[in-house]
Amino acid sequence: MDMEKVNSMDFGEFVDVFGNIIERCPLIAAAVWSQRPFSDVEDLEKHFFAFIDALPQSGQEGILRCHPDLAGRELQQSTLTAESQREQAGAGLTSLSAAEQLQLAELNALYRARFGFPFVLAARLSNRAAVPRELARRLRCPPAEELRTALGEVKKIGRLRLADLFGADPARL
Ligand SMILES: NC(=O)NC1=NC(=O)NC1=O
Repeated sequence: MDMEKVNSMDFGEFVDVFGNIIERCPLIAAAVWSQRPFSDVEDLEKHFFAFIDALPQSGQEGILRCHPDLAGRELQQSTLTAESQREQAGAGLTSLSAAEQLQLAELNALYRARFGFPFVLAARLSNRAAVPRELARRLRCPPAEELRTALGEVKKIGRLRLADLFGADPARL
């Protein structure tokens, strides 16, 4: 896909393609569409991230709440989005032992109780051993700092998903 094609997409096509760049938040793609034309992938990404940064805290927390837990109920019930399924499987979260699943479920519950949104991490950049470690570490962070960290992970996930769509190297975005 190239930027000429992207810039020529009507609203429906654009949201079909980019609606899940940010997990279950097609509103963001719907808003970013009106800011076309985009000069390149970096420019497109910048508009997605600027929308997130401009939201009030309630909106930013809402984005986090649209994310399924890592190794949570949706993974067990196979109701994840295709992107999320791939990401979680890629981090080895589909082959956890019962003890690992229980540990993650408990940590996720503690995290959600403390911050009011789920623990979000770019699973493709992590692995089954690192996820609980990172969750336990971030559990101790101050809420304002943790909100920023979590949104940073949302952006990493979005960058990787955009790179997939353009066959680009995410490190060069
Ligand atoms: N709670 C999460 O971090 N969820 C996810 N991270 C990913 O990379 N994909 C997800 O679904």
